[in-house]
Amino acid sequence: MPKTGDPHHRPILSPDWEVGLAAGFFVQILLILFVAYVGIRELRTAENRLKTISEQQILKLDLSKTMHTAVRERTASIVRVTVLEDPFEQDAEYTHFNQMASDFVAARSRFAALPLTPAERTLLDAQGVATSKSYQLAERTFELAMAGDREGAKRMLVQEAIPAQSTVLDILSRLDEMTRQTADTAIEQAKQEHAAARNWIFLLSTAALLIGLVVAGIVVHYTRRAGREREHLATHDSLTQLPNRMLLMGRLEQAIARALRHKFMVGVMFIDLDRFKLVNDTLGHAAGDTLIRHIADRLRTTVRSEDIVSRLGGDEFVVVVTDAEKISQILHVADKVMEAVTRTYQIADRDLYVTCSIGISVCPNDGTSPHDLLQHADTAMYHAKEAGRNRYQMFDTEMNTRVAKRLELETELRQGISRGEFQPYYQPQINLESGRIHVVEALMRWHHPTRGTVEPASYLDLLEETGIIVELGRRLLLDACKQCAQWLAEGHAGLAVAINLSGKEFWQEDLIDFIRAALAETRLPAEHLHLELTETILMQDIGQAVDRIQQLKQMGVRVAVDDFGTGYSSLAHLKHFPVDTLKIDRFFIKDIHRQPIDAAITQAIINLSDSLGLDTVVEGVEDAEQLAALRRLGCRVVQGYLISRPLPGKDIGAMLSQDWSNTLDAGR
Ligand SMILES: Nc1nc2c(ncn2[C@@H]2O[C@H](COP(=O)(O)O[C@H]3[C@@H](O)[C@H](n4cnc5c(=O)[nH]c(N)nc54)O[C@@H]3COP(=O)(O)O)[C@@H](O)[C@H]2O)c(=O)[nH]1
Repeated sequence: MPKTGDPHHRPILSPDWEVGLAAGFFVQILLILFVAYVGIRELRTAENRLKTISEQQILKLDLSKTMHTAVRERTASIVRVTVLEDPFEQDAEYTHFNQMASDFVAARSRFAALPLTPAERTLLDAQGVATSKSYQLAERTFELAMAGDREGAKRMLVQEAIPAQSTVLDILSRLDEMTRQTADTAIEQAKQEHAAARNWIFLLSTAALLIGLVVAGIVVHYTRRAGREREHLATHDSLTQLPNRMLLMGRLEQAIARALRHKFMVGVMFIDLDRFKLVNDTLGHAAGDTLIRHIADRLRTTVRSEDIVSRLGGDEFVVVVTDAEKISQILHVADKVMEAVTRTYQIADRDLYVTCSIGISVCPNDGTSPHDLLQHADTAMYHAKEAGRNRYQMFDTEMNTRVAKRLELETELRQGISRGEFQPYYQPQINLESGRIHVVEALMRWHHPTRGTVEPASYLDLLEETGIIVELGRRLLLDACKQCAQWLAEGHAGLAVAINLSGKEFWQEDLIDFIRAALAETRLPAEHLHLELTETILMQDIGQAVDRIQQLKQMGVRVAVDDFGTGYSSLAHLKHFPVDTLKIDRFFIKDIHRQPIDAAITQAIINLSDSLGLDTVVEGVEDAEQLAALRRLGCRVVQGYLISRPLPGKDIGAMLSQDWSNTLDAGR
């Protein structure tokens, strides 16, 4: 399985944007507070100003009215005094005149203390001058009248005092007018300031609103984007960005519905890479990930845009051919997919070549639900693998029966292990020179409740594929080691037990630790344990295999190459493997006495083994003729039905002290 870490993942908002958004909110809040503060302050100022202006205007007009009245009253007094004869009445008039003068002065002083424009102040000064002059003339008129010179007083009145009073009144009227104008101007100005304040408030509020809208817009944008990204993550494979199983099922359902409506076909291809694990194990997970991405790209560009390409995980892809009119069209796409996937890849500076196995199911022939079609395509893919990989296979209903049988067998195997139905049997190897059994090979047997004793050929592959072999193999290894230790304790010195290890078992990370612990637990000295490995296992990763074998050998365990001659190892590799024994496959022994070529090959292997300093064991010896032929070739150790079939430990015990020389010689 490739690592499916997400190198494409990026945060929805960059830190810069987050800071920007926070600043946006902050500025907006500041603006709102500022607008509220400035608005309230400006409006209050404008109101106060208006109030002050109107109060001052009222006061000014009031004072002006007082001054008007005083001037008129004084004018009336000087008019009246010119006709009064009674000195008391004249005194009273004079007193009234002076009273009015005091009123006038008091009003004028208050007026002068008010804030005045330069023009008002100039006019007020002019009025002061005119008043003082009119006052003197009025005084003079009073003096003449009170001295009894009424004619002189009347002349003074008419010619000078009244005109002087009129001048004062005229100036006062102009001052009134000016006061009104000044007040109007001030009010106008205050109104303009009020309007300006309003405009500012409007402007800042609009700015705050706009910033608010922008910030809200950004938040909405990113919230939507986050939603879309979450949805994408939930429905797509993070390594390839292809639709994942969930999205595939939805789209496949739509494709099926369309096909059923328009009488089309849908082809579902389940694609699994062959030996992808090797790529990961040898080139590393990064290279495995790169390969998966390349394959995804090739699949995408190989099919039409309306077809569906999905990755289910690991090295499994699904291609759905939609709206197909005939099966040949689907098969044509399958050819194209095979061609695309198997083209050479350039990864980690290497040319990489991978093949794939494809299972194909077709709607409506093989089902009309996404689940059925996918499952059937998976089943067909499994059969493509079984048929030798690097091919495609159409689904047929027979396959389901086979799959069901496999499932049933798998369940039975698991039950069998938990019920203790598995047991090691032992088959002896005889040393022809000593006539003694020096090794017994442990072979598993399943005591099935209804089928009797079952040999491993019928279920070994399933044990290996499902990984059940690891647990079962370890139990049997412990049993076999215990049994051998017991035989050693009973006096069968030098006896060893040979145990087969499958690929799954050999490549377990903790193999060395387990073997060490098993030997310690069963108290079997390491040199009494032989492990048999096939050439195929060793060739899977020569470097690692050598490393592992060396560790086993350092412990004292001996290692044999099983089924030698049938695997695909080259003899050149043999020198690298630090093994102790070559076990010649029974394929060469079957006709050894009839086929000179088999004898020649066996002879060559024995010679090679001798020259490398290795032991040789020949398996599958069934009759005396074979044994005789082997003796002639210089073979020293044999195993086969001629000596004994695999038997339970209790039956083997009796055979261990036997000298087999005579028995075997009898058949010479
Ligand atoms: N990983 C494990 N593999 C195991 C274990 N037990 C067995 N096996 C492997 O299963 C294969 C089939 O084994 P089996 O059916 O037990 O057959 C063995 C012998 O019965 C058979 N044999 C022995 N002598 C003869 C003979 O004269 N003629 C003949 N036709 N068959 C014979 O050969 C099998 C032993 O082969 P090998 O291992 O190559 O020595 C087989 O591949 C086993 O390895 C297990 O516990 N773990």
